[in-house]
Amino acid sequence: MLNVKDLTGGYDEKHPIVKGINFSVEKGQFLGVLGPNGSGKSTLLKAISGTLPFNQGNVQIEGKSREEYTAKELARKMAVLPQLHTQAFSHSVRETVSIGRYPYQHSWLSTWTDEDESAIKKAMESTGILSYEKQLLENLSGGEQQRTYVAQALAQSADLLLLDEPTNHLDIEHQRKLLDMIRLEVVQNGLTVLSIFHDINLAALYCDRLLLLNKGEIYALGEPHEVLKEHFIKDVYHTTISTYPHPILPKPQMTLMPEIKGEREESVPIKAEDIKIRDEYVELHTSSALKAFSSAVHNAGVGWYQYFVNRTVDAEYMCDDAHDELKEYLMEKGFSPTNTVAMMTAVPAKNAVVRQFTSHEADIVVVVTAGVGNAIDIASAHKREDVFHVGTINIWVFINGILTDESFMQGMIAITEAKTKAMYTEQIKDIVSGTFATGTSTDSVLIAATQSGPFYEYAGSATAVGKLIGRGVYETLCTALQDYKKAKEQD
Ligand SMILES: Nc1ncnc2c1ncn2[C@@H]1O[C@H](COP(=O)(O)OP(=O)(O)OP(=O)(O)O)[C@@H](O)[C@H]1O
Repeated sequence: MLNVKDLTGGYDEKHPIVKGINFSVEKGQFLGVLGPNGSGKSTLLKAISGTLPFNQGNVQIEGKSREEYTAKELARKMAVLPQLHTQAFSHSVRETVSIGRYPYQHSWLSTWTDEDESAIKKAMESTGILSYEKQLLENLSGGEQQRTYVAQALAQSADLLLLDEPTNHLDIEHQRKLLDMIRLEVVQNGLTVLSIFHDINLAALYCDRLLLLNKGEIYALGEPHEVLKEHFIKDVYHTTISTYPHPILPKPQMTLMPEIKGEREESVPIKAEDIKIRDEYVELHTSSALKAFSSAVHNAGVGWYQYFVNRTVDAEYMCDDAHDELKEYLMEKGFSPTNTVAMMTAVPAKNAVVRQFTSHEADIVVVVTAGVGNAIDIASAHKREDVFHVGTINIWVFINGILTDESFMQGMIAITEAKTKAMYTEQIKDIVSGTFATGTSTDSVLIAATQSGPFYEYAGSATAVGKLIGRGVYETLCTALQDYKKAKEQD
């Protein structure tokens, strides 16, 4: 659809701003242009659209050089949203959007057709400005003015859209609506879009490919995961970022790594005596947030939290929505639901086993509540269809140190393996299959790190911290299982 070949140009011949630019955008593709301030993004867009002559190169639209189109033909092929600046307006919203239909007029407004009318209506509807179509542009907010100009470009019904920061001034609802709408046009109607973005996350989320400009030259061009690399961003923007996956789409996202020192206080190391055994729950409150990774009932997954709760419920506890019920409970007890990870057990809180393990290279605290009424052999679980009740092994491991994503995962593996070994040592069996149980049907695990102190790149069983996790969980769980068996014998 769009072919840019060896394009070099700028505002005077001697000092080109963009140099040797080569890329193409296929029909039905969305290309995002990224780059720091002054890298030449707007200049490139102006050179492609023809508002700025170029010194060298060629711009082709549908295989034909741009110069071969008449002005009206070109306007039917390509619509442009330039970077907007404050200016005096004297048009209404409707009049401004109607200008987008200019390429379809033979003489201004005398040939206004139903098609023109429906194009401007659709453009105003999809940008959410229809309700103020009669207002003067100068009386609108920056975001409303921006949406009016986007509507004007859309009303042009062109096959190729060139957009210079279309989400400028827009709040997140209107960013999402505008980009959803453009994406839908791309996917369903084969619209081709080239758009400049400052927001790297939005570009990665909505674009098929990204072009990263640096000092007027292409630094990287490819799918978002090929361009959004930490070292590329560091090179071009002189800023350290960390990337992470979008929760539901296969798109990379990034966050800044601030360079200010002292933003986060050094965490106080966690000690066994910090774990408080209350009547109804086991609790840890830390002075600064820990990075936690868990399968808890409340706030499972990865996050930063200061409160950790393992709540004892009745063995017959049944609830339609345990998440909501537990959240209510936490609020009733004065815990902040957004700063607390919580799980449940039928084991009395007083039976929790708390141990601290320290070696010359690592320091951890392990907390276990163990009930094995629901013990199950994972290899035979598919043969069971009975209803499971609360009766769990809940394991917390607090690590005084910094864990990487890999070490969090390896820590989880170490915990699970140590649990299985402890179950075997204590001869816990699956009551249905009669084979050795590997856990219970409702176990929860939490691993949380202070993220200050020693750095653990890995936490598998070959590492000092992994060895301590293995030993700590094994010994603490064996004790908890022995206590459980004694309590059952006394019942
Ligand atoms: N009208 C102009 N006349 C002369 N030089 C200009 C003009 N407009 C921009 N420039 C220069 O061209 C360079 C690239 O500007 P351009 O606007 O293309 O960058 P950009 O990547 O779009 O930046 P931003 O992210 O700040 O919008 C800058 O150094 C700028 O000073």
